[in-house]
Amino acid sequence: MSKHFGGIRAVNNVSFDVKRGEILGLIGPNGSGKSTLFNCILGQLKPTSGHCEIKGRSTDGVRPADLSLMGVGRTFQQLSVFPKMTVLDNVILAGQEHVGTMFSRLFGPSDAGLTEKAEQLIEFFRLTPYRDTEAGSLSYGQQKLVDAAMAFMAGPDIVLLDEPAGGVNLTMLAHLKERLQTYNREHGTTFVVIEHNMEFVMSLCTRIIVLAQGEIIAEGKPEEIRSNQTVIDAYLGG
Ligand SMILES: Nc1ncnc2c1ncn2[C@@H]1O[C@H](COP(=O)(O)OP(=O)(O)OP(=O)(O)O)[C@@H](O)[C@H]1O
Repeated sequence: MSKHFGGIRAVNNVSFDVKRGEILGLIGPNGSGKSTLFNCILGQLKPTSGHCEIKGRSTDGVRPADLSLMGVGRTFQQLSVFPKMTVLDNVILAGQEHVGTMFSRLFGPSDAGLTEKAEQLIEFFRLTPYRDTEAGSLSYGQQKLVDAAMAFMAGPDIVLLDEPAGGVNLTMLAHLKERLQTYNREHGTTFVVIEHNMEFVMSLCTRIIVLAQGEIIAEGKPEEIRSNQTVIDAYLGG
């Protein structure tokens, strides 16, 4: 896949696959093309060439609601919680666009099981004490956990996480990492993670792809990436 903005080759002939159940990290210095690649994968930017397929279906031009129907969840770099709504209502709301048939609305349980599912996720992320608290009054790290719970409401096969560790304190980071790894283990959900925090990404991911100036410069296990001289040079140079 490539995405050029005029003369800027933000993403240039990048090609990779993600295996079911994998936790793949996408790292690279500022401006290396990570966000552009994510936006192309998620159908929000039209690639200059190439495309992304998830389970054999192209994500080109796909709407956010259709993405979740395709089994794709995402978290945002900027928090997407509604601060004045409770944690529970935020998580339920995130699930509402995924339960949509007229039949299920007419004849299913009144909330199509969303409350139960939301409560399970709130429990999973250890947020139960804050269930009825306005999301905006939680710490930033706790709001990141709410954001993650929201991304899991549709029971996705793959979740793209955009800087989940950004601005989160060390204790909360360890908790977030442990919860993501447990979710991955228990549900076999695939993760693709953009992240700046090296320690977090190295200990969370099973494989890492490194971008620099729009191109893949390295790919491998965390320990291989950590000692890769091209990667070290790209970061020092960046
Ligand atoms: N809409 C746009 N128009 C023009 N250039 C763009 C646009 N979006 C991104 N770019 C350029 O493409 C390159 C890659 O940017 P991108 O934001 O994808 O990098 P990144 O790796 O996500 O950076 P960061 O880590 O700082 O978020 C940069 O040179 C950037 O200036």
